[in-house]
Amino acid sequence: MKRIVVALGGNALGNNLKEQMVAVKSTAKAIADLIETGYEVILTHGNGPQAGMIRLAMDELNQKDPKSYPVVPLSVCVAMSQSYIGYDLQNALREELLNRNIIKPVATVATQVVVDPDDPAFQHPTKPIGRFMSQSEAEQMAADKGVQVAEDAGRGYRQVVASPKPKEIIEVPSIEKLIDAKQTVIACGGGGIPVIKEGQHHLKGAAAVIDKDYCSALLAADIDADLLVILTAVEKVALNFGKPNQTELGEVSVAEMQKYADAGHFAPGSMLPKVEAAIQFAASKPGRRTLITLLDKAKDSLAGKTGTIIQG
Ligand SMILES: Nc1ncnc2c1ncn2[C@@H]1O[C@H](COP(=O)(O)OP(=O)(O)O)[C@@H](O)[C@H]1O
Ligand SMILES: NC(=O)OP(=O)(O)O
Repeated sequence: MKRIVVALGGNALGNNLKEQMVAVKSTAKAIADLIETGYEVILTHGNGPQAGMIRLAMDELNQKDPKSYPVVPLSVCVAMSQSYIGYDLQNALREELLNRNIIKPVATVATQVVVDPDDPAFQHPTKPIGRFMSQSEAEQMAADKGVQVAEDAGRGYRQVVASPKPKEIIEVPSIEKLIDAKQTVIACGGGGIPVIKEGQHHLKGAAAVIDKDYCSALLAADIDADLLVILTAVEKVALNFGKPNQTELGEVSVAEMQKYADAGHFAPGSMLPKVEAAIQFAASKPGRRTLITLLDKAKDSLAGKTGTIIQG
């Protein structure tokens, strides 16, 4: 049975509670199709909009009544987002599998991911979280709340936070046990809860949001997956994206993809981290491949009909 790590992008979850409840239903159908086809699926997902929403809500409570509502660290907001998204996703997938008479428990693992306290990313926040804003709204937010904001890949302005690279996934042994027990696992949500190692055994939350594609590549290597599947809002990765000479990519070698990345074909903050994660996994061991495609095209892409495949 082929083991695949499937990383779900923003369009699989929506931007708020209402959208999420609708989106997870079609996401569950697409994932159930893969399980029904015979793949061993491990799910990961993003959390940018959700972590930003939780952070904002917690900050507003704290500003109104700091004694009753002390500041909630960003690591805790990420932990909350893992559970909030995992709850909806595992519920929808459980129902979809039962509707197809597939008896397969679904479990969400609160996953901690070690980051380096000296990662330069702590000094240069780049990870967009929360909702999109106009430039003036974003500048107002920055002034009111003392946060940093930035333009997000031509789509508007958002709050930005530090996004250090994932170094180690603490819960890998638990994830492996659940996979061995034939459960469908949702793990590394939002790139994992960022933690820093202190002393012998202590893990301290870090103020960051890890990129879920980098973390998914690390998880896929750790659990020896055959394939990393990055599901996003485009069917294929493109060269000259958005330009009249746009060219979509099918099967590409790691070396070729690196060349395109170096030439600046992939936007930082959107497609570049996916391509870097794709290369990292595909280059980590002979035979490993990464697929980047649309959620709705996952099954067809796995059958070789579409999508962008990166291989060593
Ligand atoms: N070269 C490229 N090829 C395809 N898509 C690109 C490219 N560069 C930027 N993009 C944009 O990246 C988006 C995917 O990134 P994003 O929305 O941040 O991911 P996620 O699905 O994880 O939420 C695509 O919808 C597309 O608009
Ligand atoms: N943590 C993370 O990468 O979230 P998004 O995919 O929503 O940006």
